[in-house]
Amino acid sequence: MTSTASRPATARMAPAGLAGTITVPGDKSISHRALMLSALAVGRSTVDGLLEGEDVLATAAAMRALGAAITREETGAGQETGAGQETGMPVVRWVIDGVGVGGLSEPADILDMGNSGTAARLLMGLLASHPLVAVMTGDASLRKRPMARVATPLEKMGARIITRGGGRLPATVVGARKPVPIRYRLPVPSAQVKSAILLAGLNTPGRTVVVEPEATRDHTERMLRAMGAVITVETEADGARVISLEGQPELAARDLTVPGDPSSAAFPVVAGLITPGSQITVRNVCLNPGRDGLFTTLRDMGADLTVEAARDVGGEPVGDLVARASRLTAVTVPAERAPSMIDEFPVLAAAAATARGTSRFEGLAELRVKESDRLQAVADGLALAGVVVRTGEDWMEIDGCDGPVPGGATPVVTHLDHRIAMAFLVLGLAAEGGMTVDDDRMIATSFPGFRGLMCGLGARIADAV
Ligand SMILES: O=C(O)C1=C[C@@H](OP(=O)(O)O)[C@@H](O)[C@H](O)C1
Ligand SMILES: C=C(OP(=O)(O)O)C(=O)O
Repeated sequence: MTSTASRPATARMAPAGLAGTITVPGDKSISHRALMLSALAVGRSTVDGLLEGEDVLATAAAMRALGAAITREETGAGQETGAGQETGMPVVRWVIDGVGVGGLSEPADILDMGNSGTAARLLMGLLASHPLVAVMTGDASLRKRPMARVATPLEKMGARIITRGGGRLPATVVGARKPVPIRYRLPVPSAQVKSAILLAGLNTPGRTVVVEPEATRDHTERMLRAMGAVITVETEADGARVISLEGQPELAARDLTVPGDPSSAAFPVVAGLITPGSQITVRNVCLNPGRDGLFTTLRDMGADLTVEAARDVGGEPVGDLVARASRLTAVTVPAERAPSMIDEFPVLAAAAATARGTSRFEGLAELRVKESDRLQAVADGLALAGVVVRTGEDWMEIDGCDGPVPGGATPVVTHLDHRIAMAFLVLGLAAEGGMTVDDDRMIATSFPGFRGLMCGLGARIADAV
């Protein structure tokens, strides 16, 4: 799965600016859910545009180990599709024969979820309401991440989950023979925790209810509804969302197209904004309101960033993003916006480092428990780049350079974190001395083809040796 030996990479100022039209790979959140829910449907589903990153491939392998038949088909050079596949490229289609809700079987071996928090936590939800025993592990990064946030509610539903100390993986899940529905108020804003409970609720009789005080991405709810589950969302007086799922639905197989990942599009978009003379278009990007906080923030900073051809793809809002190099000004991101851009703070930090004035980001506590402690990793990387940065437990302030940052050859430590690697390579496009990262191989977890795509736009990214 993820590399152990590192491969340093360096990015340097793009002399003539970036230009071109690209598509980014399919959305990671939707891809995990497409595989998991299709595996529980009755009949054959097809998925076009699935992200073929290591994280999603870990989910595919796990669902196969649990009894679903999942195959990948290439149907020759095809026309451009809504999935962002270009004319002349092989059209890839994933085909899933579901086992029906409640039909998962006990895996014969340990489930390795690689680098993926989403895969591990959502799968724990699925396992929790099946009468089976399964052992789950992950790479060195995933084994540091907290699992009690899902284990606690899943145990209330009747599962037994034995984790390593501190609620870490590896973990053994003893699924409930007679799962019971719960009403659970999320103590942290997390779409993974919400989804784990809803997925456990699928094979649970009665009504499972999740209350989320702060809205998080709603791909699970959208997909379940589209497959025929009865799921309702009400808003309480204080703004909390109450999501109710009727258990034991029959999920209908369907043909799904996954739109491009906004969290991946974020990198070329910021690159285009901070590299003088650039204009780039990223086609077919998912613009779910639970995911678009970065784009709102960049516009607040004065970015020339527009949406063209707004449309619906597979039940998700989608559009083409056009980014033109812009002189950015500092911004304050309020805590309530954080869930809608939770994976985008590293690349926003790169943009803020080149902006005029001091930016402040609030509500960042969750950044400390991602693939790395992203708050610390970003602060350390910016300091190496010669940027003044201050941090607290859940906030960060960045003194922008009003143009290129100094940069330098000392590698930024990425801690097996794809978003840290990509964010600092992007910053290298607006760094006098370029930027170097200690490893870029884990980028394949979420954004296979990142380097080729960026170089196709005119970026200079190379091995640093
Ligand atoms: O549900 C999902 O697909 C995700 C939810 C977020 O995690 P949290 O639920 O931990 O906030 C996000 O950081 C992750 O990349 C994907
Ligand atoms: C946090 C992320 O993913 P996950 O939690 O699935 O590892 C991410 O992709 O930035």
